[in-house]
Amino acid sequence: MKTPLFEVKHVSKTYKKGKVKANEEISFTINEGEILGLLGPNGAGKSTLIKQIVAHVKPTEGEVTYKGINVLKQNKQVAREVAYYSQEPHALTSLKVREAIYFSGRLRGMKRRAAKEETESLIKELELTEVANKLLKNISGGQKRLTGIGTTLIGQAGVYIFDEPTNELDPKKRRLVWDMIQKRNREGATVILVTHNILEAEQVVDRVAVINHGRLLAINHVGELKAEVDQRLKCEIAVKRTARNELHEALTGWGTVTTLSDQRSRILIAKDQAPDLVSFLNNEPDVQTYSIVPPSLEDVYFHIDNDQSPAGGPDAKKEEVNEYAAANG
Ligand SMILES: Nc1ncnc2c1ncn2[C@@H]1O[C@H](COP(=O)(O)OP(=O)(O)OP(=O)(O)O)[C@@H](O)[C@H]1O
Repeated sequence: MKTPLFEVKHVSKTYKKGKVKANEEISFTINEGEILGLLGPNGAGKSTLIKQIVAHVKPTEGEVTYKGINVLKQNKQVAREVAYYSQEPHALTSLKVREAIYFSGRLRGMKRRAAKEETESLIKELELTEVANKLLKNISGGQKRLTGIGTTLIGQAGVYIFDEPTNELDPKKRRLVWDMIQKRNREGATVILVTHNILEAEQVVDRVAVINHGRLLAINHVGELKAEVDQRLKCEIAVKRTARNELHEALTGWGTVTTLSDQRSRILIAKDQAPDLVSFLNNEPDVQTYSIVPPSLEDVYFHIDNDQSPAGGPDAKKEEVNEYAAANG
């Protein structure tokens, strides 16, 4: 059995004197050596949870422990052993790329020579050689992100927490960053990963925690979460824009429909429903194209979120949109 490294115990956080609930009654453990993905939409409460884990934010209720001790009581040890890549803009903008990575290593307790050697090897690995002597404020958004990855990776912390590490990166650089994260994990590091990029995360994470409206909706191994929807198939349907509403309604008879765009909807169906759905779609003149494939982690995510979201799923959202439109002309 794996050792819990962090224990999040009944954690809640409210902002603005209780008016904003960022998270509520969250409990789970993070095991040593795993890659745990935190998934959830914008404003779900992921960053707040991460900040509680690294002792930057004090929970309103509950506690987080690291190696059995409350993180707030050992924030210096947590800062030393847990490397945190935050979404917030870099504080080191008046430093050069090379200096930012080097000094991050020194702050993590590295000797000069070791910090220098690892800085050079990270600059090479992250393909930052050309901008290594430029100030952070004078490089591109993606290059800033890569520098941030370098400042996080230097010094070989035992735990890495990445909040959206691949934002703003091109596909090749995203792959590079995932590879670097997986390499550290193979060498024994524990990784916590906040991301919206579910398709990429699926290749990397061991377990996934799904968060929305500040609550933990599910936590499990990717394979087990997928098994929950494994007996289903995913059907993506493109329809003529004018016919979207009628078709959406007709499809709800088959299962939960997720609207992807004006013309595209997605539905999860039982495997044995497939032949009937195919003949229904073939006879619908407003259907432009459709595809039926096994579900991915992204579908699991939509499934969990639709089923358990306190906002009441797509119908409640539709009503809310209508109310808003009526109120605002
Ligand atoms: N310092 C703050 N003061 C007031 N409200 C806050 C503060 N930080 C976060 N919130 C609110 O708490 C909720 C959760 O925010 P949080 O940043 O944790 O979400 P998130 O899942 O990380 O979102 P995103 O994916 O957009 O980064 C949101 O409603 C947000 O507006």
